[in-house]
Amino acid sequence: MRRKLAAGNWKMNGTRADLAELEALCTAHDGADVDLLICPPFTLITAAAQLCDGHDMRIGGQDCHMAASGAHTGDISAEMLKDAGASAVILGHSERRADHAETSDIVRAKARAAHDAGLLAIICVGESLSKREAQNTLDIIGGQLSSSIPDSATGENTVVAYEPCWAIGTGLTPTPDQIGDVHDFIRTRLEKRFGAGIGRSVRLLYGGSVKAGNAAEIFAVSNVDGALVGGASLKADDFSPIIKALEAEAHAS
Ligand SMILES: O=C[C@H](O)COP(=O)(O)O
Repeated sequence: MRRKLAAGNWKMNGTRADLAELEALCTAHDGADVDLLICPPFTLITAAAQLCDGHDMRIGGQDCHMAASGAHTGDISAEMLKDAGASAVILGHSERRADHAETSDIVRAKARAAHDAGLLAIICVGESLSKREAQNTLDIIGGQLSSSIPDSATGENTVVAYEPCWAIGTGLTPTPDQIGDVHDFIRTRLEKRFGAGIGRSVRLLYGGSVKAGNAAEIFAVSNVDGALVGGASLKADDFSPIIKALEAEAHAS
């Protein structure tokens, strides 16, 4: 049975004052029923990890370099994330792919670095609106899965997040059937490549305009093991009902 995961991606938001939101989440949720993760900006990782010490709330980064160290001004390695208190890292988010020209090959190298450092790699895949409208969604997702996930992937060190680009921050979401089709496809691809053991143990998250009002419906979809939440993870009052919906689904399934 895969343990469900509620992950928040704060993106380029948050200063030390916002750690009060994290503190509120730690107080409200004990992590008994679902895994909890917040990925704040790099600047808050150490303070966030210290704040969460003694709580079942993990802290993650939003990117890492593929090298362990070296002359890469402005970059952060997986080792550094780990040293700062992170235990996970989001990789290949569509905003990184678009803003920093990250290819799936680069994402795979970063995921390998994350595995080597002992971090959980949350590898993002997702189609653009034009690809969906052209009915190329599964081709795109299949290609991203093949190229972005390293051979070192296991259920313990890898999570795949399906995030349709057109649903991110837009208030638009795919229908439950559309989400189910993609998640079932990802599961089948993982089983084919890694075998049933690993293929069935990798958790699959949905991301894109998840909020309190749609979380329960999304969490009931086949092969959805949780969510990667952006905007609605910034405030405890918004993220908490989403976590509660996932806890309810964990009890029901
Ligand atoms: O990483 C999170 C996703 O990009 C979803 O963001 P959103 O919940 O603001 O749509």
